[in-house]
Amino acid sequence: MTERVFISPGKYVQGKNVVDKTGEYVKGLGSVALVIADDIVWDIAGSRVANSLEQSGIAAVKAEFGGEASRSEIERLAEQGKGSNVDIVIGVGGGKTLDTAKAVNDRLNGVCVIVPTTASTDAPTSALSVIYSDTGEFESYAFYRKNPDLILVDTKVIAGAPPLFLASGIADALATWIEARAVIEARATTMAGGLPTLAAEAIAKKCEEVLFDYGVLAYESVKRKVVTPALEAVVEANTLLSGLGFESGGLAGAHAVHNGFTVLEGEIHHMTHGQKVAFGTLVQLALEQRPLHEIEQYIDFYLQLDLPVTLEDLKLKDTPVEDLFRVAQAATKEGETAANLPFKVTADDVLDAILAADQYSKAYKAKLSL
Ligand SMILES: NC(=O)c1ccc[n+]([C@@H]2O[C@H](COP(=O)([O-])OP(=O)(O)OC[C@H]3O[C@@H](n4cnc5c(N)ncnc54)[C@H](O)[C@@H]3O)[C@@H](O)[C@H]2O)c1
Ligand SMILES: [Zn+2]
Repeated sequence: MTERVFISPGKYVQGKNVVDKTGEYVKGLGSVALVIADDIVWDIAGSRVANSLEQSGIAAVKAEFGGEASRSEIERLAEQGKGSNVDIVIGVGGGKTLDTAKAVNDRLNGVCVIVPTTASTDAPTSALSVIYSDTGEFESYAFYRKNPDLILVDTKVIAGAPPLFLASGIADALATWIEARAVIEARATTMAGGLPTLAAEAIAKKCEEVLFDYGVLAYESVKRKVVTPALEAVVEANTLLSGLGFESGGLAGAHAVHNGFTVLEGEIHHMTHGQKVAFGTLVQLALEQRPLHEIEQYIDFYLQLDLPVTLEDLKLKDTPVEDLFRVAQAATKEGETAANLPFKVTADDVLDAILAADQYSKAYKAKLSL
């Protein structure tokens, strides 16, 4: 690939109580909307989205999300949408709901509206979904013709979500520059299908800067369920900067290791995307031979956000090394983004880096308790 490619959503709106303005923003884009949300999210924001649409004369068809961004769930919801003649698909919720909504809209060829109710991932802006099996194992990335048309981010709703979600989104966003930097160096192909642009590079760098400046303040804000300027900055970093930065800047080791972890059963299955990405980032830094002070900067930051930095934190303390090797094999299999690192890595290298990242963090924790 020799061309530079940058892609982005149509419009991004962020502020307090914007879910109640959904109708105003969607007006003129279509007449019947499929509103996809799970039970919990319906009560928090889905019903408000539907009410706002109806006030603007747009019919809202409720579609209950089953919990997994899997092919069967996407087909089921697409059938429901077809049956109701929808021309707008609105995903309200966390990353899996949003990924499902994007896939459903791709099949229906309508207007795609994304309403994240957590800042837990950088899924909202991208033109792709991460597809899993019905049992939650990573299957593939699905790419679409276009990014979502409209993204409505309600910071009041996000401030009310459990703090773990925000911390997870910070971890996902902190991987953005680490991975984009590797892709730029390798001149590899990004998720947007070309070489990284200077715009994506600048956005990914800015994302990291905002997180180190305001991440902890935003995390503390959410513990009190308040919207502060620090939280607004970090929600934008987690959602817009990270979304644009990872898609047009590219993924590399951190997300490959995340995907590797999904092959394991047990408690790790209940860890968030961001928690697995946090550890995956430490693994990439270890592979890249980053110096001690740099690695410690990330470990220290994750600790302030209560993110996992050791295998024990990831509930993998007693996992046999053969199982960790399966993780490393999955992270380096054909088509995985570990191939975007500027040097070749084997499953064996990744296994050693997983164990090294665990050990580096243990050593840092021990130093703190001296
Ligand atoms: N497509 C992309 O570009 C992209 C990027 C990053 C991550 N992802 C994907 O995103 C998924 C992870 O998303 P996630 O971490 O948001 O988790 P999730 O979507 O699995 O779960 C979110 C949970 O939070 C609950 N919830 C949502 N809003 C809430 C609120 N305000 N208060 C209380 N509870 C609330 C939901 O009911 C749900 O149980 C993974 O599948 C990952 O692969 C996709
Ligand atoms: Zn991610």
